[in-house]
Amino acid sequence: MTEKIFFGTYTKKTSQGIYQANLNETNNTCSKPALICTLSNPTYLNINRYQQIFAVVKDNNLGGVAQLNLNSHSAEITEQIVASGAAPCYIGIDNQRDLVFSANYHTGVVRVYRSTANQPFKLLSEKKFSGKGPRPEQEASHIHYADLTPDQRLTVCDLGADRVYTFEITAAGTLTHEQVFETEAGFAPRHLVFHPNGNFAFLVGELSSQIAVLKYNALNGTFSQIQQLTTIPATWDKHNGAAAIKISADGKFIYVSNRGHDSIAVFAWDQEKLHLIQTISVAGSFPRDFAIDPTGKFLLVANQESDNATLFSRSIQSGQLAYLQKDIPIPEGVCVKFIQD
Ligand SMILES: O=C1O[C@H](COP(=O)(O)O)[C@@H](O)[C@H](O)[C@H]1O
Repeated sequence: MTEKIFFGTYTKKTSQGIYQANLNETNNTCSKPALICTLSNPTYLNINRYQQIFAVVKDNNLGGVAQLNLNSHSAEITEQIVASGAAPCYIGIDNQRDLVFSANYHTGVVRVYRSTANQPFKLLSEKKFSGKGPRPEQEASHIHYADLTPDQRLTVCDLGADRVYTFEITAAGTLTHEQVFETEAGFAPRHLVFHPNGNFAFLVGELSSQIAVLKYNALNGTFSQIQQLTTIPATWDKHNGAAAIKISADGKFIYVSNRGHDSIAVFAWDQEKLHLIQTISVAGSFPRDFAIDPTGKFLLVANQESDNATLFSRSIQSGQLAYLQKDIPIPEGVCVKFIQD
């Protein structure tokens, strides 16, 4: 059995766009990634139920979202919706309503698009956020994430304003019924994952290198915090920016990447409390993104500054990671997505 892996990258140095590799589940290896689409700065990717890829695109003074069709060995841009200004940094997918969401760190804007199998990719609505926080990097609203809650609301992380929003989404794609959760000042919420039971969410703070455990109330879309803990050792006194957070399909283990400490921190969730069980080096530098594969037996991390990806085996029982392959060549890798072949 093989799985397809897609890598999103910056194209500031040698990378040319989106790369694809295959994971062989039998011999535990990842093939050398190959360029499948030339695109400027596809720093985040997501894939919908029609196997359309949506990629961030930034070209000179234009930024937006490109829609691509996936062929056997390539991906072709079918449409793109761009505007003048900075590009977004995250793309969320709503497969039930055929919606796509983009989160823009630089402009503080969330956009809602519709994409179906046979109608043109279309912008439905946009919302601009405002606010700030106590750290120098929090001088304005910096939206880093916009994606669904398990009950089909939209969650938005504002790293600049220390806020996590939830909204209901109308049939026309507008955001209503705003609820706001405020983190500790300077926490800088970047991304979050929900527990499969829908009652808890785990929120990572980039500038604080912290995880907050939140209880989610699906009756009204509100969060309340029950725990907060660090993603790096207390002895680490150099810079760190926490980046991606992922949860195992069984909801028992949470993984966070640390850019600076260059590690993955592994936490176990015991239904009430989160606790650290492992910290393992990524064998590279600046792990902005990683993914757990569909079988749950592998974790693959892209190291942006060392131009490599590292493949780990993941124990389904203990959640622990072990090295399989350290030198998978991927230039400026910042996004990792799997699909079953
Ligand atoms: O994680 C981060 O993301 C933001 C947004 O990414 P960008 O590619 O849109 O600039 C980035 O600016 C920030 O430095 C980084 O830590």
